Amino acid sequence: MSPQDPHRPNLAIDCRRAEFADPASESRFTRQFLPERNRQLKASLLFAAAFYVAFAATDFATLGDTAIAWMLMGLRSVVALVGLGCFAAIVRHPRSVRVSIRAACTLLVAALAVFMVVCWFQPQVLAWNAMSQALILMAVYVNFPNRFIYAVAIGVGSSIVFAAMLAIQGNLRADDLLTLVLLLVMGNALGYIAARRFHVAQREQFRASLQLQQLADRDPLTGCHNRRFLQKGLLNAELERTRRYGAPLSVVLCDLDHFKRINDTYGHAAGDQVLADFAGLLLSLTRDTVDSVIRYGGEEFLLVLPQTDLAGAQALAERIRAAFADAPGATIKATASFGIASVPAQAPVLPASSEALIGAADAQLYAAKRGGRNMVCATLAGP
Ligand SMILES: Nc1nc2c(ncn2[C@@H]2O[C@H](COP(=O)(O)OP(=O)(O)OP(=O)(O)O)[C@@H](O)[C@H]2O)c(=O)[nH]1
Repeated sequence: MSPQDPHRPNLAIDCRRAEFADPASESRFTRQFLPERNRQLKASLLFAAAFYVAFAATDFATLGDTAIAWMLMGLRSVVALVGLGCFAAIVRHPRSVRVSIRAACTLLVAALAVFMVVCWFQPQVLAWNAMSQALILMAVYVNFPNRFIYAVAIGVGSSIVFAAMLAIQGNLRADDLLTLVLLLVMGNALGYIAARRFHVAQREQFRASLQLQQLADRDPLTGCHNRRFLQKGLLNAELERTRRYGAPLSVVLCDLDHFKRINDTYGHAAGDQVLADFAGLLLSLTRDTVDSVIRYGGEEFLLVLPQTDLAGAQALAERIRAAFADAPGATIKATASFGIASVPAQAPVLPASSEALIGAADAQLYAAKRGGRNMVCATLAGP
């Protein structure tokens, strides 16, 4: 049985909401797609602002040069200003998912509210307005990047208001009203299906890319990160953070004792199981999303522990050592040795490189092996 990896995100999709069921995964997804989403949204906002004002021409064509036509022109200009305001908010807060979603909802609600007023004053061009409402539904569901559930609420809500307005005005025969209502239902249904398919497909693609990355960065036997992951600069980045913010940093090299003997005595498959059990312990006793557990060699693992000083790393290594050596119910008794190198908080001089830091931990691991194994040795890492 391979160990449960607490670092693996839950990527189940809730198809009703067309979002990841896990809020952390959803937030990771939305943050990753935010730049692209904002690019689309800004284009849609400008498009909506321009078209809203341009369509004032139809008001004047229908109503003539009247006060109502000018009032509608004023309202259309308000929508255009709201669109430009939302555009400016996105430019000012390019990293805020909340601003992006609020911008989409604000423009859509403002535009649809004004559209209802426009329709109210022009019952004579009702068929055209019904067609416009259907087109606006496409914008709501498809063109404006938004949360799926908000798009559905705005699409359905505006259609109900539109149908109620037609019923109140009473200019339509019952059969025409029914046809229009059915058209609106169809517009919403098609928009709903298209938007849901799009939202789910986007997340499936995201999930597939994460899983590929997972396969590339993880060791299949233990579920830990592999050396390729370390080589992407993880430790250098942590050292840089330590240099900049003065936070402590520790690395722990762990190596199973006499592992060759276990393989020789119980067979390779049993050896694999011991490795997987040890990795499971490392993953479960380290901090999710903060620490990294890397399979560094065959039976050797590296823990990278940001914000952890020497005493903290020693306490953790001792906890892992004792838990592994005294594992209740383990069919094969095994132990491990640990070598720690720590950079203290506000260290005046840092190790020259990540290799130097790992080298210092390796020297401690060697000391633990020489000292009799099943023990923890530690040092402060110098330059
Ligand atoms: N079952 C199994 N064995 C592995 C794996 N990777 C490496 N090994 C074995 O791990 C053993 C490591 O042996 P050594 O380097 O001599 O170290 P050791 O026996 O643990 O001795 P000390 O480290 O000195 O305590 C070798 O026999 C490798 O074949 C693996 O994925 N699965």
